[in-house]
Amino acid sequence: MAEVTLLQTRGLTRRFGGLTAVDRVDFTLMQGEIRAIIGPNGAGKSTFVGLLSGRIAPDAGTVLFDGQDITRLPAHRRVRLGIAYTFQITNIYPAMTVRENLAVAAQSRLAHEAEIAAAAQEAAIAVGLEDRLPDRAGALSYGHQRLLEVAMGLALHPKLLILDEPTQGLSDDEIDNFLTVVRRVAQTATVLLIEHNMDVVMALATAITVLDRGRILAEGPPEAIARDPAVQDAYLGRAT
Ligand SMILES: Nc1ncnc2c1ncn2[C@@H]1O[C@H](COP(=O)(O)OP(=O)(O)OP(=O)(O)O)[C@@H](O)[C@H]1O
Repeated sequence: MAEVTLLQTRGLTRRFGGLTAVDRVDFTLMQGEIRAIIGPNGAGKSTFVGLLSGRIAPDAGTVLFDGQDITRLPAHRRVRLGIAYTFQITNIYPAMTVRENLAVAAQSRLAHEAEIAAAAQEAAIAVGLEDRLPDRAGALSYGHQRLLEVAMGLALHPKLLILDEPTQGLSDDEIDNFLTVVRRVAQTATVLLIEHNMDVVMALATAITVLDRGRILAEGPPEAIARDPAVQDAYLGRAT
């Protein structure tokens, strides 16, 4: 299959006062990848994906998605183009059922009730929450709420699913299940994930980008990144 570029940034920059959180980043993501972004605390990972999703505006540079310049598009327009960003559990409506939460997400792209219900069901099945569809989202365990968040992203039928620290706070069993879910998701969407758990990164990622002080320090296949002395020094060696 020919390699297709899904997303590309050129010179992407974001400053906060005197601090350059993302510093002239040139980044390319191919369709079908599971790309992990790693780096020490404060490296600029969240700011970088915020720039991709439109949650944060850049000071300089461009973002191309699917061949289109989206640099100035607001977040909701990017969602419609196929960028789903699940970054915090507060996206979930705790008083609503799992089914209703998923329907809210599906409604942004579908109009007919039957289609919305089918999309909600399909997204629940993809993360293994189909038995919980009638339950209140707020009654789910923390791990299940994180899966619901992923399912809400999937209900948007994204081309790109961005996951910001998805395994944070999950138990080992939940992480195992999460790996299965992401592999399944990756059959239909490109996945970009910020992840601190190196076991998860090594198990999932087809390629890794290492950010340090707002710049790309290294990029490549997991084995090469794990062996890279500069990466070990900047990140792995300092990891707790
Ligand atoms: N809204 C903001 N206002 C001021 N400074 C910010 C803001 N957001 C991020 N920063 C700063 O920008 C730098 C990059 O932060 P960012 O959250 O992107 O890093 P990160 O790699 O995601 O870190 P972590 O792994 O700790 O989540 C940090 O020094 C942070 O303090």
